[in-house]
Amino acid sequence: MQLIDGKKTSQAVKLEIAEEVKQMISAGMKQPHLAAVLVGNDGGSETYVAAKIKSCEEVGFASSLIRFGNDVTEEELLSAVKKLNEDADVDGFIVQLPLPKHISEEKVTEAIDPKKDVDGFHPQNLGRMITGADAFVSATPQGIMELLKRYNIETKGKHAVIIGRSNIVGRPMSILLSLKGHPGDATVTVCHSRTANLKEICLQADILVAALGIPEFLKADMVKEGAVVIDVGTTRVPSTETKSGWRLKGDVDFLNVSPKCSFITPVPGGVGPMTIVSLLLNTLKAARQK
Ligand SMILES: Nc1nc(=O)c2c([nH]1)NC[C@@H]1CN(c3ccc(C(=O)N[C@@H](CCC(=O)O)C(=O)O)cc3)C=[N+]21
Repeated sequence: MQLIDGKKTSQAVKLEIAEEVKQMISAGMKQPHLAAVLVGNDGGSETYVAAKIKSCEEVGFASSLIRFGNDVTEEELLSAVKKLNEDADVDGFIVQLPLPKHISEEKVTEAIDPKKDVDGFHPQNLGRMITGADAFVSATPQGIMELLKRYNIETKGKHAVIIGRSNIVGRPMSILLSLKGHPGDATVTVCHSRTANLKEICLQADILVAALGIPEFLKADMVKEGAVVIDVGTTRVPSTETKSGWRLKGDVDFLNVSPKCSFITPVPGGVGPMTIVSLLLNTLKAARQK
């Protein structure tokens, strides 16, 4: 069993980005600038956005954080998006999800200028990605593809099974793995909460991506010997062993599944750090295209 070290890989990619930023600046370009919009004070969202800002500093990006209370109106949020669309200094921005119930995530996402949509959530970017055209690819699936590439994991002709069909992870992941090229050229099955015979399908997988958000859902008896397992879950569960009172749990029963795998990503330290790096890569791309 080989561990796919997302933390280490993300640090390597950050060094590469920092080098590119240096070159851009010596060529007379400005620092790439990523902005984040954060609504409310959900603990998880706070942590992720803080990590994104810190990563910007590490690679030499400018960053800004726009905060709103939970009581922000949809109108106010849409006008903040409009302002960021028009701000020539901002190369890319994200609106951290989830948003409070009274705000339509769909409306907000569609209001983002696709050229600044470094999350790759806008339907225009999703649509372009599906056809294999140049697009901003959602950060998590892009991060997973980068891990598969850097660990030389063969996907061509393999059966990839994705558990989860969200617009931001499961569905784009299924498309990327089925596209031509490396890593791609896989035969893909998408499973979800209405799938019959889930265990039997999972047992056929050479590559298994667990992206459903249920801690330790994927058990050892669902995994074929030698499979590659990618764990996208990051659920906070209460814990008496940490100072914070919680810890992160993936969607994979790591202890029992990992001995069967050829490769596996841990949580934390697997897919999560690569998500952030993809966001930086997308911002770099946005800055270049301007
Ligand atoms: N507009 C938007 N874009 C997102 O990209 C987005 C979002 N909304 N909402 C929430 C999810 C979740 N997400 C993560 C990012 C990094 C880690 C990450 O770095 N995790 C570390 C651990 C961090 C910790 O200790 O809390 C790890 O897995 O090693 C996890 C999860 C981005 N998301």
